Amino acid sequence: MTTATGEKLLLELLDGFLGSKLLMTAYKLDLFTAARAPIAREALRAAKGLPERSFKIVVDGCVALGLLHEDEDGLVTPPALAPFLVRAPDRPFQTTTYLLEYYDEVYRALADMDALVRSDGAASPFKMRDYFKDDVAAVDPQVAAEYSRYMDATIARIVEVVLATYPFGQHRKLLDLCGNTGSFCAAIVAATPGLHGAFLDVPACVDIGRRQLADRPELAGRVEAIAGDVFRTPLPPDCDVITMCRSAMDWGDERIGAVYRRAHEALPAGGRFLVIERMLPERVLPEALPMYLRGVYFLAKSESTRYRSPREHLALLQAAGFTAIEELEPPRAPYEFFQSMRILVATK
Ligand SMILES: C[S@@+](CC[C@H](N)C(=O)[O-])C[C@H]1O[C@@H](n2cnc3c(N)ncnc32)[C@H](O)[C@@H]1O
Repeated sequence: MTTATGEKLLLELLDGFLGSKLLMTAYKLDLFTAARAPIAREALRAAKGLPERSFKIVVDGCVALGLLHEDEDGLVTPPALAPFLVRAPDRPFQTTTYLLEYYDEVYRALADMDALVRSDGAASPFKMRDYFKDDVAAVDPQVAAEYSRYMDATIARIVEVVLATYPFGQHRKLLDLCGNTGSFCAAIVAATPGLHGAFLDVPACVDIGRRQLADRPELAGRVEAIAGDVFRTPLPPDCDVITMCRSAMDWGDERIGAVYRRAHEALPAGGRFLVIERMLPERVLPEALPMYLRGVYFLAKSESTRYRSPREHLALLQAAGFTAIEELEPPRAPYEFFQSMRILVATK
C-alpha cells in the first residue's frame, strides 16, 4: 500500500484518516453530484450554501487527493470516480458507494478503539448488521432488510466464481446455512440442472427471500426456505452438499465448531460441506493488508467475529469429524473488495 518507512510512514498513516474523512464528507455533502459537469468553485459553494473557509478546506483537499479535478472550466468529478460518487436514482448498486456510508458509521464506532481492544469488542456501540441474537425472531426486519440489500447485491458475483471453482452437478440437494434471502441457493440451483436446494436463515431474512422466490416461478418446488437458527433448527436430512458462505467469520471457535458438527451430522457418507469465505494467509503477508485492515472492523462488529486462515478452518472441520478436506483457490476474486476468497471442501 505504501513504500514509506520511518517517520514518513507514520505521517502517511495519520493522514490516511483525514483522506478518508474528506472523501466521506464530500460524499455526504454531495459535492460530487453537483460537480458531475464542470462547475465554478463559487457556483458550487453557493449551490451547497457552505461557508467560504470550510468549503475551501474541503475542496482543496479533494482536488489534492484527486477526488475532484480542477481546471479553467472549474471543478469536476473525474469520470473514473463518477460511477461511485455521483448520486442518481437509477444508479446500479456499487459496493464501494455502499461502503462510503457504512464506513462512516464504522469510523464512529472505532473512535475509542483502545476501549474496544481492551474489552475485546464488548464496548462497541456499533449496531449495523446486528444479527447476533439468541432469539433469531428478535432480528429487526428493517436491519435485516438493510444488510440483505448489500448481501443480495454482491452475491451474484460470488456465485459466478463459486460455480467456476466447484462442480455442483454431482449433487442432488444443496443446503445453504446462513443463506440470507436464498439468493446464493437459488442461483446455484438455477445454474445446475436437476439440483434442489434449501436455505436457512433468521426469519426476517427468510421472509424477504420467500417474497423474492414468489417472483421466480421457474424455481417453484426446487428451493425450500427454512426460517430458523443455524445452532438449533433441525437440518433437512436429504442434502448431500451443505454450503456456508461469508458467515463462518461471524462466530468464535466454539460456536462455529458446533455448526460444523451439525453439518457433519446432517450429511450422508460422502456428502460435502463447503466453507466459502475470505481467509487470511497462514502468516502475515504485506500484500494481504486489505484483509488485516478489514479485520479491524470486527472489533466494532461483535465480540467474536474474525477472519481465519485455511488451517484454522481445517482444524475446526477435523474436530467436527470431517477427514478429507481440500482447499480450492478460485480463479479470481468475485469483486475488488472481496479478495482472498477460498473454498474449503470437506467430505464426510
Ligand atoms: C454475512 S451474512 C452472509 C449471508 C449469505 N451467506 C451471503 O453470503 O450473502 C450472515 C448471515 O447469517 C445470518 N444469521 C445470523 N445469525 C443466524 C442464526 N443464528 N441462524 C441462522 N442465520 C443467522 C444473517 O441473518 C445473515 O444473513
